[in-house]
Amino acid sequence: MTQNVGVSFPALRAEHLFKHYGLLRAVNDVSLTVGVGETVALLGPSGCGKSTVLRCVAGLERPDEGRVEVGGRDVTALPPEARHVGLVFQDYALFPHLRVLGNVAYGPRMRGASRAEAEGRAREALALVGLEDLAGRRPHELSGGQAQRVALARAVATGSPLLLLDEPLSNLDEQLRARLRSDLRELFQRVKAGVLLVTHDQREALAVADRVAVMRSGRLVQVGEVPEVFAHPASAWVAAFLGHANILPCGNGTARLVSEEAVRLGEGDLLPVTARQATDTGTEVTALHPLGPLTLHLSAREAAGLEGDRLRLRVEEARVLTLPDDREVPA
Ligand SMILES: Nc1ncnc2c1ncn2[C@@H]1O[C@H](COP(=O)(O)OP(=O)(O)OP(=O)(O)O)[C@@H](O)[C@H]1O
Repeated sequence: MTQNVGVSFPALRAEHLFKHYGLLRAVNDVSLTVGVGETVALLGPSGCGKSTVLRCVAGLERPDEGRVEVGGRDVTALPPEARHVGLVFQDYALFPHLRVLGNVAYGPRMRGASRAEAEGRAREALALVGLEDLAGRRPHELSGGQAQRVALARAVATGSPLLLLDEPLSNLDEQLRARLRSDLRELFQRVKAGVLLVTHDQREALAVADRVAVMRSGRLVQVGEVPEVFAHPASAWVAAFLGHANILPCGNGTARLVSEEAVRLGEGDLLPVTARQATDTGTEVTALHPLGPLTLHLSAREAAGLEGDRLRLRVEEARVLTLPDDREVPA
C-alpha cells in the first residue's frame, strides 16, 4: 500500500457508514474523524447506534456501506486483529488464566514483540494507569475499577494509533467513575493516540473529550468542540439531551433555550416562585417568567436572596437561543 511520506493522517476517518439490522437503520450515514491525540466522545441515548459505529470501526461488524481508515490505511475489509486498534468494551473481559502483566503484554506479543519487550511495554502501560504494583495479580483478585484500568492499560500497550472505548466506566460506582474520568483525560493526553469513546453520559463526554459527536436514531445530529456544543446545541432535542433545563416551546416549531448564563439573579423584576426544593448543592426553584417557567439551581447564597415566594431575575434576551424544536419528531 502506498502512503504519502510527510502527510499526516487522522487516527480515524470513517466515511458514510451505514448498518441495517433488518428494517432498522442502526447506523445511517455516519462520517466521523478523530485526530491524532484527540479524544472524541460519541454521545447519545441508549439504542441510538453508538456501539454499532464503534463495532464497525473495530471490525467486529461489517458496515453495509462506507469506509474506515485508521491512520490513513483503509481497513474496511480487514478483520479486527489486522486493524491495529486498541479496544476497551463494557465487559472488558480479561484473560482469567493470565496475570495482569500477561494480560497487558498480550497485544504487543501478538504483534511480534519479544517477551521482554512486550513485558516492558506492559509495565509502562500499567504505570500510566497507576497499577504497576498489581502486575502479578490474577483478574479475579482485582476490584472493578482496577480491572477497568487493566483493560485500559491493555489497549494502551498495543501502541495503536486509535483507541476505541465503549462505555469504559459503565460498571463502576459513581465515586469511582468521577475519579477515573479525570484519570482518563490525563491518560489520553499522555498516550497521544486518537480516542473514540462511546458514552451515554454527558458528564463523561464533558470531562474527557475534546470534541463530541451527538447521535440520535442512527444519525449524527451535531459534532463540535465540547464547550461549543454545550453552549450552542443545534436543536431542542440536543439541548434537552445535554441536560439543559429551560427549553421553552414557542409553538411554531421552535423553542427558546434559556441557559443558566442567560439569567441574571438579583436584577430585573420580582417573579413568583411556584416550586422550591432543596438539593445536594443548594435549592432548585421554578420561577414564572413571561417567557415561561424557569427552573433554576440556586446556591445557598443565591437562595438567601429569595424575597418570600418571589425571586428577582432578569433574562438577557441576547443570550437566549432560538432552536428548531425537534423533540417530538419520531425516532
Ligand atoms: N446484532 C444485532 N441485531 C439486531 N439489532 C441490533 C443488533 N445490534 C444492535 N441492534 C440494534 O441496533 C440499534 C443500535 O444499537 P447499539 O448497540 O449500537 O446502540 P447504543 O447506542 O450503543 O446503545 P446502548 O447505549 O444501549 O449500548 C438498537 O436498536 C439495537 O437494538
